[in-house]
Amino acid sequence: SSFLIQVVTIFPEYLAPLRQSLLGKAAERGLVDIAVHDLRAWTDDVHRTVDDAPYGGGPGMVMRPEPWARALEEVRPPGTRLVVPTPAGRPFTQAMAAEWAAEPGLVFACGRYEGIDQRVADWAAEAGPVSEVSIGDYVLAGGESAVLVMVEAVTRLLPGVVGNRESVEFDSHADGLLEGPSYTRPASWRGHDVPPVLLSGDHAAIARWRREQSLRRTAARRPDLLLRLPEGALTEAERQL
Ligand SMILES: Nc1cc(-c2ccc3ccn(Cc4ccccc4)c3c2)n[nH]1
Repeated sequence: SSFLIQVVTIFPEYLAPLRQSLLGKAAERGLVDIAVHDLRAWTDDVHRTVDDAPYGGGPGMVMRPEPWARALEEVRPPGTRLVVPTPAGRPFTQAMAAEWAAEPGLVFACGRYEGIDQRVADWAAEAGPVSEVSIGDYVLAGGESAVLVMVEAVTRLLPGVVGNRESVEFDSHADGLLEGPSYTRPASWRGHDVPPVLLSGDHAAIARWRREQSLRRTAARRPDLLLRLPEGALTEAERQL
C-alpha cells in the first residue's frame, strides 16, 4: 500500500520538486502518493483572506484558524499525524523520520506570515497526533522548505524507495556518529591522495580507520552527539581519542 503525503499551503507551486527524481519514481511505482492543496480553496471571502492581525499586537500577521480547520477536516484521514513546521518546534530527527515512515501517511500544514493561530494545532490534536517541529536553528519565511526536507527524509526510509537498502540502514546518524570521509577514483587527484588504508584490502583495518574517522569528526563537529551516546557505545580506547 502506498504512503500518502498531503501538504496544505498557500504556495502549492513551491512543492513542485516533490514530483521530481526519487520521489517522482517512487510515486510512479505506487510507493508514495503526494497531494498538494491550496489553503485558499477553503476561504470564503472574495479576497480569499488567510491572515489577520495578531491579538495582543506585535509585528506581522497570523494565519486565521477557520480556513485551516476546513482544509484539515477535508484532507486529513482520521488519526493521521499532522506535521506543522515552526521555528518553535521540537527538533526534527532521524528517529522521527523513521517513526513517521512506519505510519500510513502524513499531512503537512505549511504556515507563512508569523505562523498559524495556535488553536489549529490544539484543535487538530483532538483528531490525531500533531507534531510541531523545527528543522534547524534558523528562521525561514514559511514551512514549505521544511516540508520538502522532511518529506525527503521520511520517503527515503520507505521500503523500496531507495534501491540500496544498506545506504539507508548505515545512515550516519544510525550509530549516533557522523559519517567519515568518502573517496572514489582517482587514487591521486590534484596532489590529494586517498588514505592508503582504503586501498589496502585489509577490511579489518579499513573498518577500524573508518570508525576512528567518524569519532574524530563527531568530536570536532558535533560534540553534543558524543554526550548522547548510550553507555558502552564507546570503548575506553575510543573515549581517549
Ligand atoms: N526550522 C524552521 C522552521 C521555520 C518556519 C516554519 C514555518 C513558518 C511559518 C511562518 N514562518 C516564518 C516565521 C518567522 C519568525 C517567527 C515565526 C514564523 C515559518 C518559519 N523556520 N525555521
